[in-house]
Amino acid sequence: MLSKEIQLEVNKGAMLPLMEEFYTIQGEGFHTGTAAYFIRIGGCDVGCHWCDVKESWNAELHPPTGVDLIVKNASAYADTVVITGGEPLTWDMTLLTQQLKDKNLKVHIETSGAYPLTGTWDWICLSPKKNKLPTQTVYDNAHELKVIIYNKHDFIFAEEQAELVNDNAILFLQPEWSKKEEMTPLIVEYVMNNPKWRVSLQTHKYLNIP
Ligand SMILES: C[S@@+](CC[C@H](N)C(=O)[O-])C[C@H]1O[C@@H](n2cnc3c(N)ncnc32)[C@H](O)[C@@H]1O
Ligand SMILES: Nc1nc2[nH]cc(C(=O)O)c2c(=O)[nH]1
Ligand code: SF4
Ligand SMILES: [Mg+2]
Repeated sequence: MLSKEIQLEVNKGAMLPLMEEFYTIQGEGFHTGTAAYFIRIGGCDVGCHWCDVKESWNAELHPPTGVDLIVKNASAYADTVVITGGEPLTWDMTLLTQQLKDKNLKVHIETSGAYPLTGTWDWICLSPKKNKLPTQTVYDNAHELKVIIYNKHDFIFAEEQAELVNDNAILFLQPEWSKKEEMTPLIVEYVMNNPKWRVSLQTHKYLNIP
């Protein structure tokens, strides 16, 4: 249990359960191949059975960390910071993103969109999940839609989500990692038949980097 004082700071978004931070190459989606400092915030109740960071789910396992300290670490690296998790929109992102913007950093988010949008973002990657659908604010503001393909039904889900996201969002299909041998050829064929979509791969996993 957190003390009352710390719980209040977390509620304000002045402290966040920090799981890890690492400087790497964005592996997925529109900005694939570009250097970025990743900040992984713990806490997620969406429950994707194939999630590749289940250790992030329980926020209590990750120490509440002051936003000023998180920002100080981040600004020493590249000009782009990616906030991921866990589900970052579990928390109020206003103070974290404000302070990163004050350092002239570009601030990106990886989100399921399951909670309303908070914070100021240069790039919003929405990866919707069937078990907890995105909120309208995230559909309206997403720059890219990245749908994970675990089985054939996910192509239908992807088209439903493309109808709901704003018209400017760039559309990606990404194979679920454990099903990639089966799903990647289907994605390739699907994108050739439906060229409004693009292929996204988890290239960092092929490169053996974080
Ligand atoms: C771990 S999630 C954290 C951010 C947020 N909770 C979300 O789901 O967007 C980061 C990205 O990894 C994707 N992802 C997670 N597990 C995956 C897997 N096994 N295969 C492919 N993509 C995966 C998610 O869909 C999301 O786009
Ligand atoms: N290199 C790298 N790129 C990523 N893009 C999204 C990631 C995430 O877990 O949110 C991720 C990640 O974990 N590593
Ligand atoms: S929403 Fe993201 S962090 Fe949460 S379980 Fe799904 S993939 Fe994992
Ligand atoms: Mg990842």
